[in-house]
Amino acid sequence: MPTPPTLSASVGPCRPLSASRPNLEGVPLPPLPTDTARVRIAGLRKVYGSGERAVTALAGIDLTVRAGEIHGVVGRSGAGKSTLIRCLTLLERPTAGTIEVDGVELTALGERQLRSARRRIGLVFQHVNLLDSRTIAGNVAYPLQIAGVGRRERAARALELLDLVGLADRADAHPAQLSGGQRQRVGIARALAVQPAVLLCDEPTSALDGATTRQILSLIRDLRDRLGISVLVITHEMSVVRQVCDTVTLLDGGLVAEHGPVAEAAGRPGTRLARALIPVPDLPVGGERALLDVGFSTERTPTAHVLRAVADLGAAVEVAAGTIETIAGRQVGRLQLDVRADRVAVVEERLREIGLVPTAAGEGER
Ligand SMILES: Nc1ncnc2c1ncn2[C@@H]1O[C@H](COP(=O)(O)OP(=O)(O)OP(=O)(O)O)[C@@H](O)[C@H]1O
Repeated sequence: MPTPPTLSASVGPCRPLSASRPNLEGVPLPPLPTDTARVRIAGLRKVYGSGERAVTALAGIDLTVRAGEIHGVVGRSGAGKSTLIRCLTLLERPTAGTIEVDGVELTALGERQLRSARRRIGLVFQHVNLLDSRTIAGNVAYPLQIAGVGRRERAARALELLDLVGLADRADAHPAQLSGGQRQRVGIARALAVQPAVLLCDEPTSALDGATTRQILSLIRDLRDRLGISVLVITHEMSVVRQVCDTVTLLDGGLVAEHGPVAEAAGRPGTRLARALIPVPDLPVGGERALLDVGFSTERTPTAHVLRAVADLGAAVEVAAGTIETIAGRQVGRLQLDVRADRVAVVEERLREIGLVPTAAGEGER
């Protein structure tokens, strides 16, 4: 982990933001090794209502976010993402299972203890709710005020936090004077004010344009690198996962359908995550032709080998569409091959020989 900055934002006596990990009594603990779980969710179930009207939103979820890791949770509407957030912050009591954040089992705490334990989690939302009557610095200082930090100290810390998110020069501005991206930066600074172990970002860029999204994601990565903070990003945007996440979980029907490092998940042939992370256009097929979907990852097969093998297949095969991305320093790609129907078996065999797993395009996702 890179050298931490000397920011002194924390609740209680001043200390470096990243190096200190105060426990619930405020006593600093040594920094966690990077393989330590900061979030550990086990057997999480949430059933809304009861009897005939019961809805199982989460059907038994295990999920771990390690120290300094950025983990994405994706899934279509109704998969259980919002329920997961509400359970993680204990705004919603799980029906079963445990949630541990920074070594504290939140599910074992009563309401009073929970109030202070929730400081382990910094929340960043799609729409940042800022207090219009306060300056930017006043907004960032607000959680510190609630936590009982003195006026002078919280003003100093708010400035440090604004510096960290690149807004030190706007400390005296009011929310109405900021762009959407700047408001999100303030939201992130505010979430960091009480020195959480985990930043929980709920669709953090869904309200932003492409360029601003890239800036915010790059800020999140930068903060992770500088502070060693763990980040859980809930999103429906696969581009967010590609750009910022180290690991990813796909939720489906309240269950974990797939998970793993993003580059690895993107390179697993024929899976839903691979198809979503490396999208290629849906093309019409039929008649004398068939479409084969071929995913590859340079970890197993160099891109040049794939392209050469396809070229060697000759006139029976055309590349109808293709995408190559670099994720975590690894090239991951997908090709849609337009193949003469009577040559499909031969083409599939040749591709398998070089370690690829062709599947029929549009075939049921695994
Ligand atoms: N308060 C509630 N009472 C009853 N059922 C609920 C409640 N909240 C969510 N559900 C149901 O639980 C399931 C999961 O919903 P949830 O909102 O967690 O999904 P989601 O992945 O966040 O969806 P979206 O992306 O549309 O927000 C859905 O079937 C939903 O209808």
